[in-house]
Amino acid sequence: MAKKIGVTMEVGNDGVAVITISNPPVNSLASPIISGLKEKFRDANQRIDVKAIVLIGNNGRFSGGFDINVFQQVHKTGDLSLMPEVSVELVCNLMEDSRKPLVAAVEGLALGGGLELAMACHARVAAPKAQLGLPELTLGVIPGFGGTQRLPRLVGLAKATDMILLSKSISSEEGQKLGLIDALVPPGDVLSTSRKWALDIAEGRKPFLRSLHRTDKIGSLSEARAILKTSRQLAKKIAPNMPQHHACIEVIEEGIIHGGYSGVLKEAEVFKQLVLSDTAKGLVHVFFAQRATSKVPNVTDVGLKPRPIKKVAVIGGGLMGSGIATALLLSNIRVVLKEINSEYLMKGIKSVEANMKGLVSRGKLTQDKAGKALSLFKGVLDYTEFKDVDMVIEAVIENIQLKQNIFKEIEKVCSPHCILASNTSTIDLDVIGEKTNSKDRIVGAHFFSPAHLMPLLEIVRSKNTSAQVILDLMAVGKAIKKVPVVVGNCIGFAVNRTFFPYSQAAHMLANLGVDLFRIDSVITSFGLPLGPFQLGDLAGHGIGLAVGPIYAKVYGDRMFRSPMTELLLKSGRNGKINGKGYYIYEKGSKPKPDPSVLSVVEESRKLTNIMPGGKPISVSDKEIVEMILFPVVNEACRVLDEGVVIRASDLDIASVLGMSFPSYRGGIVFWADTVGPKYIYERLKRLSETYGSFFKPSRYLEERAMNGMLLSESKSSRSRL
Ligand SMILES: CCCCC[C@H](O)CC(=O)SCCNC(=O)CCNC(=O)[C@H](O)C(C)(C)COP(=O)(O)OP(=O)(O)OC[C@H]1O[C@@H](n2cnc3c(N)ncnc32)[C@H](O)[C@@H]1OP(=O)(O)O
Ligand SMILES: NC(=O)c1ccc[n+]([C@@H]2O[C@H](COP(=O)([O-])OP(=O)(O)OC[C@H]3O[C@@H](n4cnc5c(N)ncnc54)[C@H](O)[C@@H]3O)[C@@H](O)[C@H]2O)c1
Repeated sequence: MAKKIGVTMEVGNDGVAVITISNPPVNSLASPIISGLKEKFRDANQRIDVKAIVLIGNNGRFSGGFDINVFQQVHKTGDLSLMPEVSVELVCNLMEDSRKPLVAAVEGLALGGGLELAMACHARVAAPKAQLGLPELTLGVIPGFGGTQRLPRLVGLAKATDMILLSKSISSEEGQKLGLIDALVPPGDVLSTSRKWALDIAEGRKPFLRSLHRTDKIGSLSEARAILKTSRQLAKKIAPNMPQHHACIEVIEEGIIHGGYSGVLKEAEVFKQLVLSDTAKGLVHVFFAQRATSKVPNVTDVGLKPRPIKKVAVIGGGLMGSGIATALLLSNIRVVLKEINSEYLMKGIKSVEANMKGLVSRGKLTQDKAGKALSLFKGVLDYTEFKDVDMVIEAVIENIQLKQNIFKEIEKVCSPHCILASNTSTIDLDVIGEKTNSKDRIVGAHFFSPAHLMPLLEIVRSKNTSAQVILDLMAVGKAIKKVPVVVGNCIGFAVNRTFFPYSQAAHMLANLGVDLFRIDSVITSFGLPLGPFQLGDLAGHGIGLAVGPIYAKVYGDRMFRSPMTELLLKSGRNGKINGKGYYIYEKGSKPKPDPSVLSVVEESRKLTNIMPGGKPISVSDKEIVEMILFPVVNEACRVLDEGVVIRASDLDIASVLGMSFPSYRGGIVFWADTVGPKYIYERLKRLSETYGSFFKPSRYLEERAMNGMLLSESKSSRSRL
């Protein structure tokens, strides 16, 4: 059925015109909505039977803001004229400066341009629990319908900068306390109260307040300057490589110094500059990439419905199992945790409790909710409780035989509908299920550590996994607030496989004589939170050593074998776990580079002997980035070529959420397309001539470079899913 898009106006006998925005599912402000709003406001202002106006969104949602698809169109075409002129004509002239009072009837959500429309009204009546915020900075732009000026005037400068810079939304309850919402009423009363409020303003019983003209919450100039100074420091810390935070502060400051209207004009000018920035392109891509993961061909489009998952058994309460159990419990899913003996079981239970405690102490969870979650938790040493679980997630140590035996056992004790998932990071799912007759319900649930915090869930589908099981796991993933990405079965799946050259390239550079701390610093300046050596410290070098041979077996032709990890472990450095790796880890202080590790690096250099003429190579920072990340792009090409992901954007979002690749660069493939496949191909070709097959360009990259195609173009990609 075609969705009904438009703006309607109904004038009641009370003389109130109700203007309704309809654009499912979130009433985004697409071009027809904006022109519809202009037309209806003009109309309402002209009609003599209209005394006052109420603005409302259809289907219980006020508006999710300006239509983000338009940004994408602007990015594709470079055509800025696709952006409507709104801030002055609609929001100031037709709405705020209207002679007839306007009341926003806010239900569900008012975000971005949605909240900005509401703030241009003369009062706001809201239902409980409505979500209010200006998240534009997460899209690389700033609020563009006057939000930079009106929010500070309604809630105060400090709160407004906090909400805008951190893209933090608030509830209507908090909004009422702050003065953003004038009345909070039960959902069924929002429209009737808004009508009455609008008439009260029209008839002088309530004040006719124009947000942009208010000054009572701004404070003195010196107070405002102090707040903006703190905001600038915050922006520097949270967004060192992005322009929109600083630009937004400048725009807010303009309004403080020269008045709201001047601020609105500057806002419009800066908005236009930012919308074409690379940051906005990357972030808007990530927005849609995340939503695209919900669409899995032959799974989400064949009329299946997810089955309820109420009770889950987790096998193994180590690092991953305890994190997975925590995530499930926090979403009210009952969990039984099975361990091998009571000592390990106690350890697992304590880890789950510690995870909850950590969330409480950081203010992310109330004590009450933590208590409720833990009441759904039970530790066990046998399979008795497994008879009525809807899903098992196995998270025992990475051992093929052990996992095969466990799957054989659980197949017998669980009901036939129960999903049998493994959190393996490297073992082929077909091998895990080899000894069972349940291959259609075996699936990979690959969480990232720490599992209760990291947002990505790779759902690994073997050639036998049923569509129903994939759908069920996607629903569980969403319920526990993860972004589920369905991927194919191969060693390393999508994320770890794409990024296996990351640390190897770093090791090669270090063995070629480049300072390892410089490498980490260059990579963090590029935007990854940790450089490859610090990341290795965090994961623990034992793991690196254990998975090396597994990768070597399948990807050996393109691996750089460095003795450094083994030497590191021999010298008693396992990374953060034992306080010593490339860096020194002391409680309460940041990791410090450990100069004494350089003797290990020297030993490794002697063994590999790859420095040309025995002398360290000289490279620029740009070359370091290329030598480390282009091999990653090369592997991403193979992942695309083999159809391990459904679409290139799935790998983008997986790289952002699983590896913390900077979202403002749009993810690994998007970034590579920005750099240019031809350039990457030529650089890798030259590097492979100098340093060997580790850098050899893949067939996919070569084809794309030769044909002038982007890596993300789907023409010849063959999804195996
Ligand atoms: C001159 C122009 C100036 C413009 C100025 C203005 O200040 C700029 C803006 O307003 S930018 C937009 C600001 N708003 C947002 O950033 C909100 C983005 N959306 C969300 O955060 C969420 O979608 C949600 C909280 C509104 C709803 O979340 P929920 O989980 O319920 O649903 P989904 O996220 O899966 O979204 C459902 C589908 O709706 C699409 N969608 C959501 N918001 C927008 C939007 N603003 N524009 C266009 N489309 C939007 C989303 O893509 C989903 O579509 P599918 O096709 O995947 O179903
Ligand atoms: N560590 C990571 O970063 C990470 C990330 C993703 C996936 N994984 C995968 O998750 C799995 C678990 O890894 P981990 O790091 O949590 O390991 P871990 O060593 O911390 O925990 C494994 C737990 O399994 C328990 N166990 C062993 N045999 C068992 C049995 N028969 N029944 C019940 N419990 C048993 C052990 O007692 C131990 O507590 C592995 O397959 C690993 O590859 C690990």
